[in-house]
Amino acid sequence: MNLLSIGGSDPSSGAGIQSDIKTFYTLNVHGLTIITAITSQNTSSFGNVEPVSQKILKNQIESIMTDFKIDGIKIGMVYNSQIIKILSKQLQKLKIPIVVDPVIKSTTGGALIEKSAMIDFQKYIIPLATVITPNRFEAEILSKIKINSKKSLRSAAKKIQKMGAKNVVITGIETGSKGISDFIFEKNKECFISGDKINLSNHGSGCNYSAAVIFALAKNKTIKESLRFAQQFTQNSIKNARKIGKGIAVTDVQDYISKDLSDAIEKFVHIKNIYKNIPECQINFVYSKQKPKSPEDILGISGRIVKSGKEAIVAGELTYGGSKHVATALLTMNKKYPKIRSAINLKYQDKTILKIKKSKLCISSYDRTEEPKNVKNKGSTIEWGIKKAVKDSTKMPDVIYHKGDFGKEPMIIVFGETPEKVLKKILKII
Ligand SMILES: Cc1ncc(CO)c(N)n1
Repeated sequence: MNLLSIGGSDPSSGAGIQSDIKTFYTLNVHGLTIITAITSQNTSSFGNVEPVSQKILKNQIESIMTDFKIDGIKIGMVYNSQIIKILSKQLQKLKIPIVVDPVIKSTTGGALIEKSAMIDFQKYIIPLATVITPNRFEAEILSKIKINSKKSLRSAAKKIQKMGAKNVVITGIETGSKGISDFIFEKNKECFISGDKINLSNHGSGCNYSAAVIFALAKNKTIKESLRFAQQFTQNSIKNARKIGKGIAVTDVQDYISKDLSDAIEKFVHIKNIYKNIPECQINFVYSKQKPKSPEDILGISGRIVKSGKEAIVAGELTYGGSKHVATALLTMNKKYPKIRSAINLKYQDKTILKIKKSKLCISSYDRTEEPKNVKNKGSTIEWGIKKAVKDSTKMPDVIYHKGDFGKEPMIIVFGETPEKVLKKILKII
């Protein structure tokens, strides 16, 4: 999938097109860029803007449009009327989702659009929007309505929609003690999506949000699903923000799947005497995207967790498709129980099984000596076994084991919704 970000260059890479490239990369899609302006800015202050010439802007559009199938476009910084008109002319005819992030000022106070271009922005850019994503400040400027009540919020959204945006989301609306929400205004529906308030002045969250929206839309998610996804993604990026310069923190777009899995692996290898639970074939700990179709959708450790003396160490790195066997077990389990997206294999020990049986966890098993003859490779053996153990259990199993067979190592697999939940189960049973 190719997503195009049209906007300004931010040399600090916290915002602008540099930030969008990071977001698209994290989300596993290819990011194309068309630069409309070069800014000088960092985490403390905003310097200057130099919009690109009409010629090179047109050339960039031409280069991109003649080569790639583009699945979605995000428009960020567009500095002046010239740029606005060229973009409008080239983008009008496209039939793909477009997210407009109407950036007006940087967090550090720099103007991202000329005052005189605001009218043309409304006239030419806003009508391109499948979704427009102003924050409260931007919504107030665009609508010329002071937002201080639900009524004014709705009026502002309505007015922006009248300018031609199909859907409007006004982000970061304080909703009293309830925290902070995004207000969505679709064709004839409206609603709030409530989020967590994270008190941190940061550089990048607005860009992360709109880039995540276009990603989800291009993946054919509904408006509401896309905005919910973008909110989650942005909250994570703020939580992971780092103070890399002298000024405000810069958001970090980590894929939550790799963050959550690596956090859990880190905790796992530090469990006391955990090396005693490492089987001959070593350990893999996996975490899947939603609705996995193959082991390629499941993150695992390329080289596994291995025993080194009395320690467990992580060999290799996290990669999608990094596990075959544990991933296959998870895939099979996930087909029946879609909420289950993480799993780990542990060494089979009678005492572990006893402990599981004493705990409140649900356990099931299969017998490899009953394996049908037509099941040949190890992958399909696992699939057969997990299917059988799942079928034989009235409840969703937390743990599935088998006692092996001649030349086949016995094994325990622990399942859970997230790596953190798998870890909690492990702590109960070892
Ligand atoms: C180039 C650029 N685009 C967008 C923003 C908004 O954060 C910024 N600061 N800089």
